[in-house]
Amino acid sequence: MKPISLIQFLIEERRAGRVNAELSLLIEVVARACKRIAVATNKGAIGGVLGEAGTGNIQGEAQKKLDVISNEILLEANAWGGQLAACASEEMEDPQPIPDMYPKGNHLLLFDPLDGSSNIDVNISVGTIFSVLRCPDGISEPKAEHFLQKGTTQLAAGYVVYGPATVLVLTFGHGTHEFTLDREVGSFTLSRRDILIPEETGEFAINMSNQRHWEPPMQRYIGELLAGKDGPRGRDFNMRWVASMVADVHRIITRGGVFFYPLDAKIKSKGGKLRIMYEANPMAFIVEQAGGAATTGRERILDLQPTGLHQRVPVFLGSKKEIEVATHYHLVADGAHG
Ligand SMILES: O=P(O)(O)OC[C@H]1O[C@](O)(COP(=O)(O)O)[C@@H](O)[C@@H]1O
Ligand SMILES: [Mg+2]
Ligand SMILES: [Mg+2]
Repeated sequence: MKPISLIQFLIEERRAGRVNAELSLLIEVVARACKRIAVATNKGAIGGVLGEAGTGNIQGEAQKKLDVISNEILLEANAWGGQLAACASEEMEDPQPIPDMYPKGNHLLLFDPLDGSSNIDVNISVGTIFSVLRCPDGISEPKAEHFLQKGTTQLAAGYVVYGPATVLVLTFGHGTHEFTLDREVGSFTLSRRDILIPEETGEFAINMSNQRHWEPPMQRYIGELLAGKDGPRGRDFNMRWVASMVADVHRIITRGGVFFYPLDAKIKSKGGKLRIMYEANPMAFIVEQAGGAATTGRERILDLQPTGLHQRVPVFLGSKKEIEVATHYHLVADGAHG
């Protein structure tokens, strides 16, 4: 069968009435920017892109050179296209409006320009995560409050993994689809349509070094997985942890599994580790559209009302049945379930 490019796929989606012209163009612009980020990450140690930028972001995290480069690539690509009213990023305290000299569109774009950036210097997969919202009517200069929409209102979400292959995973709310970058042709090509995450799994991803800080229901759940076939779950479980959320989620999108970044005593005052607007919400949308589940351990992520652009939440996502078990244990511990 003839390969289907991202552009052909977007045309099909437009014909089917699932996206409008502005949104499909926006996705094409984001995908093109991510190709530039892939080129930058590929330069590695001889390209002068590794190491610290010597600056910090709003969240007090040291920025890598590639965090800054990726942020600039996405901002520049999206500034003049006419699809956006404003952008917001992990790397910027406030949203960036589209400059007055450029045409404005009806969309808001949020991104984590480089996810897993602590892995970049050791040549492990990193990625970009993005989410698209509608700009509220009548707002010409969107502020942070205009981005604070529930995950259920997302018009599109996606991520790109810069790994052995560069892969884009995308949803408009009608299934989750994967595109692989054909470097010779220079375009993303449809590699999997309507991805389905198996409901059951024997593989989990979590940073085990935080175990002693977790809440009791998380201790119970992981403890039972570790007990294997002699424990209450009656089977052995395997563990994988890349520490790049994009790569961990991509494994789950490919062969099933579950990913947890739960609350723990060290991060409790912050509300969690991962950020709702540009990490948890887009990943939850992608995973749900692939038949998986995504909760905070207590509530569906997509139903949360965000209160801050850089707000953090606990994240449980992946194969539905396992996410239900882990969430159930938390609700039982809270006394919400019998
Ligand atoms: O190593 P830790 O502290 O457990 O954190 C790992 C998590 O942090 C992240 O790297 C956060 O993303 P950024 O690199 O965009 O800040 C996730 O990708 C990953 O799951
Ligand atoms: Mg991240
Ligand atoms: Mg990041």
